[in-house]
Amino acid sequence: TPFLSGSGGVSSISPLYDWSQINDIIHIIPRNKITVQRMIGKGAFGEVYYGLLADVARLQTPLPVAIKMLPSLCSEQSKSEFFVEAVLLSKLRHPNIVKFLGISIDENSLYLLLELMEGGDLKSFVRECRLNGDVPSKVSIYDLLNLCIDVAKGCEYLEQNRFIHRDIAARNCLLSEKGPNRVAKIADFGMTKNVFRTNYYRKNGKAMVPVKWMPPEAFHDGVFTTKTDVWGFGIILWEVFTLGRIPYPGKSNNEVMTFVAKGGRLDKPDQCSQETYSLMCNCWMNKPEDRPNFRNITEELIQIQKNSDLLKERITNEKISRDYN
Ligand SMILES: CN1CCN(c2ccc(C(=O)Nc3n[nH]c4c3C=[N+](C(=O)[C@H](O)c3ccccc3)C4)cc2)CC1
Repeated sequence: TPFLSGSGGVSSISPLYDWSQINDIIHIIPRNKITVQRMIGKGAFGEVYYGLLADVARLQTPLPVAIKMLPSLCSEQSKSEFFVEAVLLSKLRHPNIVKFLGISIDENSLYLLLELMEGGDLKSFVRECRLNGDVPSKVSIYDLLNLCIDVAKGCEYLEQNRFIHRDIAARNCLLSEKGPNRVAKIADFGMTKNVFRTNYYRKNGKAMVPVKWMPPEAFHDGVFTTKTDVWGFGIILWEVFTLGRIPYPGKSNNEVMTFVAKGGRLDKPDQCSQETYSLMCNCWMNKPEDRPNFRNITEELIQIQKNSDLLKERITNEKISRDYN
């Protein structure tokens, strides 16, 4: 990437970057155009705020945005990761990838401005769809498949651009809204891969890794390819169709590594058809080359969705209540 080698002047932040060129790669937003309003999400990923961005292109009114704040006390390592990820994100443009708007730097904090996704993360959403009493769920199987197709399309774009996400999981996907026009998008591009999160596991002192979303070649040999993301996508299918269960219930990360390395796999969720389950299992083939690519996956899911319109019926009680209580 041109700015890394850099010929122009360099800034104090890090000699690594030639700032004279960084401007045309990512948008540097003046801090006075940003109004931070309220926190919308807080978790291991840091803090995300609802904010307004003034003077955006043709808009008369300020644009609502999500503002991800990098703690001002963070390490040099996190700062440089922040910028490298920002540059990578700025190159990605796809309807199923959370849009990157720009960064804002001032002496004591770094802001990452991203597309506002008001529906929250995918895992929390499907958990909210669980049945309480006899009220049918707010989603049908058709809706669940739609969410998975959205994520698969985003992954297909990453695959085409030879970008490996390395952390494909329902918790890292966001929804534009909770209503029927919801769109699922992939977010959180390793920005926080080194922030402690319950789903991550320090394998003999190495970085935190989300073992339950990883294939054997990744957690055993540290080999990451697009087929690593395919395995993770298979886990997302299972998470969506179990309405947000934790994979391998009751098993520790260590037990999962042994279980999966021996060929053990997740069971078929009740609400999921045999064909959807066999697609999941194909994503979990031992050899990466035996797993489908995201083009195959997207086509297969669209075919499954077309095959039967009875999927449009709401998830009703007798079928799944036993599995989700
Ligand atoms: C009743 N419900 C409660 C939950 N609620 C929310 C909860 C969280 C959010 C939220 O964080 N929205 C975001 N929009 N854009 C980005 C977001 C996060 N980003 C990030 O980059 C975060 O790192 C990230 C990435 C993936 C998943 C989570 C967080 C970029 C919105 C609504 C709606 C109403």
